[in-house]
Amino acid sequence: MLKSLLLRRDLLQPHLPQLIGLCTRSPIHLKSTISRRTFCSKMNDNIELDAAKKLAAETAVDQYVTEDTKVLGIGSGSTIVFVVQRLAERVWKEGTLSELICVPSSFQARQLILDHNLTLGDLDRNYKIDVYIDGADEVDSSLVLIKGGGGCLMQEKIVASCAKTVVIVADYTKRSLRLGEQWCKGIPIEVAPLAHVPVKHKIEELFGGEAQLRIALKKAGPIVTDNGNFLLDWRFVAKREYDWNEVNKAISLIPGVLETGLFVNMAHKCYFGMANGTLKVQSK
Ligand SMILES: O=C[C@H](O)[C@H](O)[C@H](O)COP(=O)(O)O
Repeated sequence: MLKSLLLRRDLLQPHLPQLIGLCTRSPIHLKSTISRRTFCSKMNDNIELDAAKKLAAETAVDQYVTEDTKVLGIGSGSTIVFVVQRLAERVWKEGTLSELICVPSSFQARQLILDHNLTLGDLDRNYKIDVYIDGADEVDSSLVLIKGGGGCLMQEKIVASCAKTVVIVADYTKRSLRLGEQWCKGIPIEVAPLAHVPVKHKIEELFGGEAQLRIALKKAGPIVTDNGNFLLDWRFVAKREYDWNEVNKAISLIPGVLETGLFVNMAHKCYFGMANGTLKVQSK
């Protein structure tokens, strides 16, 4: 049928505009146009986000890592990749920072340090850290952070606690006035596996909201942290006023809680790469 229609082009010719209109309006075509557009705008968002992360990361490295910096703590996540890349550039291309020792805060950070041929340190030998640089999932106006969206928080907090200066690098989507404005996946809490149910109920009774065990996507069962523990993501009550220092202390005291992803009074400075290519700096 199609063949015979195509052979009679003279008959089809006058109706071509309508036929083309029909085709472009068909749901399948519309669907693929929309998904192509969504794909493209997601790609653009990612490019913009990466540019923002890179700007924040490179500025922080250039301003905070000097020849006087002997020991640097390396955080985890996607923004920290740009930090390590810039460090490697400084060491291998520019021939500076030859004595720099990098202390990792996760398996990923350790791999990054090794992959870029930087000097790997550890807390046994390098427990006095000059500067710690890390990303965050959300940063409020008082520099209270939510961390652990990528499953790393306990080692991060330990390494950060050994540092004289803690610098956060993030893209513009992490910046908020109040916690919960941007990050809606909850506050990560690392728990001993056998305690995940009692801890969940205790947090909910004390502070409301809902604490959920984080389930892996490509493995059956829960996410297991670098330390062999489970994670609860506590979605707190967005409208409630919380004193994050008190909340952090109270949750940390629940038996079975190993660490919280609330970093209170730890960060000294935060660099945000903005969507328009500029930088915003927030200090304590
Ligand atoms: O668990 C992950 C860490 O706390 C990261 O530092 C945090 O999730 C921010 O990561 P990203 O730089 O990928 O946004």
